[in-house]
Amino acid sequence: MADLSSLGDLRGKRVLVRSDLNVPLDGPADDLRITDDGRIRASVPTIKALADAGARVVVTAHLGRPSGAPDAAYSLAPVAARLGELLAQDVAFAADTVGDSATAVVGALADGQVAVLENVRFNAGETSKDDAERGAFADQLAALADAFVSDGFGVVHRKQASVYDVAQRLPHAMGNLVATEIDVLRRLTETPERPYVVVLGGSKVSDKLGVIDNLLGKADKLLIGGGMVFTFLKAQGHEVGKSLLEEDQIPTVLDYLKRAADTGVEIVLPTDIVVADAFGDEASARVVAADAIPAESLGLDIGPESGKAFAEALADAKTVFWNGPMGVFEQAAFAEGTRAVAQALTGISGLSVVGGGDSAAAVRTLGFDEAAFGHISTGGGASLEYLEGRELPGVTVLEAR
Ligand SMILES: Nc1ncnc2c1ncn2[C@@H]1O[C@H](COP(=O)(O)OP(=O)(O)OP(=O)(O)O)[C@@H](O)[C@H]1O
Ligand SMILES: O=C(O)[C@H](O)COP(=O)(O)O
Repeated sequence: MADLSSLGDLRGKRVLVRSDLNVPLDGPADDLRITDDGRIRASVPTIKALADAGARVVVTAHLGRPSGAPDAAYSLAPVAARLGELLAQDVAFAADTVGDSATAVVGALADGQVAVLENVRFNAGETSKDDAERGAFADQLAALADAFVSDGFGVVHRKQASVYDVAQRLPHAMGNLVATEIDVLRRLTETPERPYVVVLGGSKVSDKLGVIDNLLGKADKLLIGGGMVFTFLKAQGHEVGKSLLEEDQIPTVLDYLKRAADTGVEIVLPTDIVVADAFGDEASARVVAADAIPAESLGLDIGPESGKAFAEALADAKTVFWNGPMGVFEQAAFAEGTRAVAQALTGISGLSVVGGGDSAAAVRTLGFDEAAFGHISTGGGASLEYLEGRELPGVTVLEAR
C-alpha cells in the first residue's frame, strides 16, 4: 500500500489529511474540555511528517454524530487548539468545512503550516447514502487540496465522503497511523495464540452486535458487558428495565447463544449489574442480580461478582481483544467493571489489544499505564470490522490507484 513517500515532493503542496479526532469532551456548552486527547496525539506523527516535508496541511475530521448541519456542541475548535499545543505550532481553524472560511484559511497557508477544517459531519453530504450527494461534497473537499492522506483509522470502516470518495479524486496515500494499526490487528486475525478472548461492551450496540456472528468462529470466549448485555438478558427472558435495548436484535442474539453452545464457544454474561434510577444518577447506584433488574431502573455497569468472573475468564488468555467499556466509566459509581477488565488485561502474558476511542480513554482516565497493554487502538468499530474480516472501504479505496 502506498505510503507518504509515494506522493513525491510535498513542498508547497496542499495535502488533505483525514484524521480521527473524535475525542470525548465534557463541561458546559460554552467551555467544553477534552477529557482524553489520545486520538489527537495518535494523529500528530503523520501531520508533523507532512508539515516537516513542507506540505500545507489541511486536516479534516469529525466529532460525534451531528445531524449534517452546524451544531456548536460538536465544533472541532477545542480540538484544533489542542493539536496546536501538541505540534507546538500555530494551527489555523476554518469555521466551515468547504465554504468561504475553509477556502480562505487554506489559501493563506504557507509551506509547513497546518489548518483544521470545521467538523466534516456538519455537511449532509459527508455521511449521505446517496453516492451522488456524497460525491458532490467530496468534489468540494478535493478542490481544497492537491493530495489526500488517509490517517483516521477509527473511521476507515465508514464509506463517507472524507474517508472514501475523496480518495477517488486525488493522488492518495495511507498515513502512518492506519498502517501501524493494521499491522498490529493483522496479528490477531492471522495466528492468534489461544485461548483467544474477546471482550465487548460500549453503547453502539447495533454497530457491534453483528461482530459476534463472525467472532463465534474465531474466539474461544466472548465476554459481554456494557450496553450490549441487556439485549442478551432480555433474550433470555429477563426484565431489563430502562436499560439500553435493541429489541429487534433478540432473535439474532438467541441464534448467537445457540451457535455458541453448539460450537463450544463460551459466551460469558454478567450475573450482577449496577443499576440506577436515572442515567448518571450516582446516588441511586446499587447492585442487583442480572435476572432481577427492577422495571423502573437502568443498568449502567456490570457488578462486582461479574467483574471477578470476567477477570478469571481472562486470566489464562494468550490473546485478548477488548472493545467497549463495561459501563458508564465516566462516572465513578459505574466505572468498576471497566476497571476490573482493564486490570485483568494488564496481567495477561500474551498480546492484549484495547480498541476504541472510549475504551482507550477509559484505560487512560482510570489511571492505567498505556505500556501495560500490548496495543491501544484508536479504532473501535473499525478494529472490530477488521477482525471480522470485513472490507474496510477507507482502506480498499487506497488500493485503487
Ligand atoms: N450500560 C450502559 N448503558 C449506557 N451506556 C453505556 C453502558 N455501558 C457503557 N456505556 C457507554 O458506552 C460508551 C462507549 O461506547 P462505544 O461503543 O462508543 O465504545 P468504543 O468502541 O470504545 O468507542 P468508539 O466506537 O467510539 O471508538 C461510553 O461513553 C460509556 O459510558
Ligand atoms: O469513535 C469512533 O469509533 C470513530 O470516530 C467513528 O465514529 P462513528 O462511529 O460515529 O462513525
